[in-house]
Amino acid sequence: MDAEQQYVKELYGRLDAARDLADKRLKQAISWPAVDPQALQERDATVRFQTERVTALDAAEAGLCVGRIDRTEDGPLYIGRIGLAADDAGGDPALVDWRAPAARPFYTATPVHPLGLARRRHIRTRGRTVVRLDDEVLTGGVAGSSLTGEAALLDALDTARTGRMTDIVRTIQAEQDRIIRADDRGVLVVQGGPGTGKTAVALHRAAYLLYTHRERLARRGLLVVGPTPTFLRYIADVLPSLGETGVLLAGLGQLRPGLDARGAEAPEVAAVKGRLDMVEVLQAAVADRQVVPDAPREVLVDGFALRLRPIDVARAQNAARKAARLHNLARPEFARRVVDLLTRRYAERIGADVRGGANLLDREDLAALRREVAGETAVRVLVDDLWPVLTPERLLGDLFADPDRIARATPGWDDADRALLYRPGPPPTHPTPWTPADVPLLDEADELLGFDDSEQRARADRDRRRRLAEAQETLDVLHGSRSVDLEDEHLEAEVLSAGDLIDAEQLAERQRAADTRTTAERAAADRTWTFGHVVVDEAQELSPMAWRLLVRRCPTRSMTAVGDLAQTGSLAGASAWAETLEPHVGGAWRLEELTVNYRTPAEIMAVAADVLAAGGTGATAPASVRPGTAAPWAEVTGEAELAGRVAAATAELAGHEGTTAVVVPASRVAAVAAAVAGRVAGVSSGPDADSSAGPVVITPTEAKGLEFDSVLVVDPRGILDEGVRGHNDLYVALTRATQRLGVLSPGVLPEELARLA
Ligand SMILES: Nc1ncnc2c1ncn2[C@@H]1O[C@H](COP(=O)(O)OP(=O)(O)OP(=O)(O)O)[C@@H](O)[C@H]1O
Repeated sequence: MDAEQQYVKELYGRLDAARDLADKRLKQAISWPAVDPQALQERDATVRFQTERVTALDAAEAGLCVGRIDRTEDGPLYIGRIGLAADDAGGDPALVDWRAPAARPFYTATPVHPLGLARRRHIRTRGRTVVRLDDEVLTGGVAGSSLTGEAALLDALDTARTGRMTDIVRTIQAEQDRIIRADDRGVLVVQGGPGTGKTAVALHRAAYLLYTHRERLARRGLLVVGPTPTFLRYIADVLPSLGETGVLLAGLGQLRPGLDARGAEAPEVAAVKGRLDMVEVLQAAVADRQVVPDAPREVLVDGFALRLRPIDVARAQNAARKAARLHNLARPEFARRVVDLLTRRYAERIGADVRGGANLLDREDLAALRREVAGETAVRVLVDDLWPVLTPERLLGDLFADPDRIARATPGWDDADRALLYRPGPPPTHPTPWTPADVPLLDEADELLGFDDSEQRARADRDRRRRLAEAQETLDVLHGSRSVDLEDEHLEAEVLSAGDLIDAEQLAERQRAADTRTTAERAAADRTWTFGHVVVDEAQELSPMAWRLLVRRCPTRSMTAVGDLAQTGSLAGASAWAETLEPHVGGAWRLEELTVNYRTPAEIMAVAADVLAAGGTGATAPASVRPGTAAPWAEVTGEAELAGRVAAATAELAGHEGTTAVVVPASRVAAVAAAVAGRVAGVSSGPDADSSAGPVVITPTEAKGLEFDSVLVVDPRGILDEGVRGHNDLYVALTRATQRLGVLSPGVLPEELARLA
């Protein structure tokens, strides 16, 4: 202990020195005079780099050193959160980053395959003090436990939860390490039961990839997608604790820049919206907005009624569709054709020679007429009627609010499915409550509509020309002042002027403000951004349309998707990985599995396994790594006593150290939350529920991916009956517990739970 304490103290000394240096460089960079835009840009880049460095060094403070490996051929190597160099340039580093190849045996060596190690030592620190060492001798050649650092692992698993997920750098297991360091090409699907560490593995893999492919991923960014904002809050500390801050975390409802879609809808509606044939529905809905009228339309221009026949409109539409594929980009061509035609009709009327000769108008007259027609409000209204400019929000809002539009866009659908899409428009003063299932549809609509940016481009062009003119003026002034100051012509010829070094174009370019946003910020604001890697958690919940969106954001298909088919709760979600992925990525995916449950004690897992088996999916529950300390229990009450019993049981559970959740069918959330709040402080429920403040009352869907020291499941029959995949929901609810589980059932206990005392 003393020897390790001494070494760890030295490591912290190095960390402090590295931090002081980074701090100094940061301060220096901030005070650099930004003499020109280029220097400003360089300064910003340095400030950003040094800020990230300081952040990473700060993050390494807690648990800097996680262990040590003693190699049979060489000396020991210490493993930690970051790499720290030794004093002698040629020697081993003082600390090896856990992600470096040299650290790998720390996680994967076994007595049977010692990988050149004699011993592995887990080091646990509190603050800067070493508090515990766990040694494994690896020279015996006899297989013991299949776990890496079993004592340290069990110690970590027994720790009370805080409501926020923590990293597992100290105790990553061999099967998890293999996935964390797997090649990043193609889609890697990680299937594993509850508590097998899928979320932990996905986040550590993100940190590993950022370390290994730093440059590429710093440029393109890494996206982590989770099911709900609550879940994202739960995992939000893990990557920063690993020193990685540049990652974009988003829920499915937040994948469209500027939109936070949290509207609720029936699972059947979300399922229909998630189907791949919505692509055709949206195509049909766009085509439906390119209208050919049944009868001729007339517009009044300066007192003349000008006529547009259906055939004229059809021809103009054809020409527009040939000019551009996307609706909004083709519209200017349509408008131009309509205006041309109306101008011709107009000219025929006013320029016709009464004696029957040629038209009396010349080209200039025609151009003037054209301007008149184009500027006429009635003409604009007509063009907008026949081919409106559409935003995705307008396309979708209009479609869902009108049963006739829905019917026209869904040939071959049955009326029940059509009725699911129908949503009366909100009152004009209310914003549309978009739901997460709408987000992939809005994104798809963007792809079909295109964005006519000709006006923006014209504005940008005008800006550029203005900057150019200003820059030229600046150079002229510099040149002018030189001529005045210098009288000797010979001398003048030898002095370089600003204009010799830089021309107006370059100067204008430099004056453009540099984009100082981080990669994650730029990516979050840009719908067309493509990421270097995408991590999807609870991937079983994603609908086919959501997969389509994500693949668009990651055309290289470098993705990690972790999930559990036995926990699928949404109707649109996956029941087989191949079926889900192949339409989007073909064969470019592979499957890895995790088999050990680190969260839930064996006694609780046995109950959950019965529920899973009764669900009839054929899936098997993962084996628990540890026995529990408290036996799970069930109690049958009457409906009338339920609220009181829930409150009393929650109070009892909340008396233990750690977090508590009450998991209930959606229909009971309000009543149960009120009953519990009458007895215990800090109760919260719904999407913003926060278990660090007190017990949370949540549905199985909201509980997905989370964990709590104590879990009380209320009305298991209700959970089975209310969910679209009721057994999966009850399985999720039961497997949230890390220590204690109770079940309260109003009426007979479902036979799936018969094992409970
Ligand atoms: N190697 C490990 N060392 C320490 N703790 C671990 C390890 N692996 C997993 N855990 C812990 O086990 C718990 C479950 O992990 P995680 O939430 O990642 O599982 P999951 O597979 O995503 O579960 P679910 O499917 O239920 O969402 C977490 O508390 C996690 O920190």
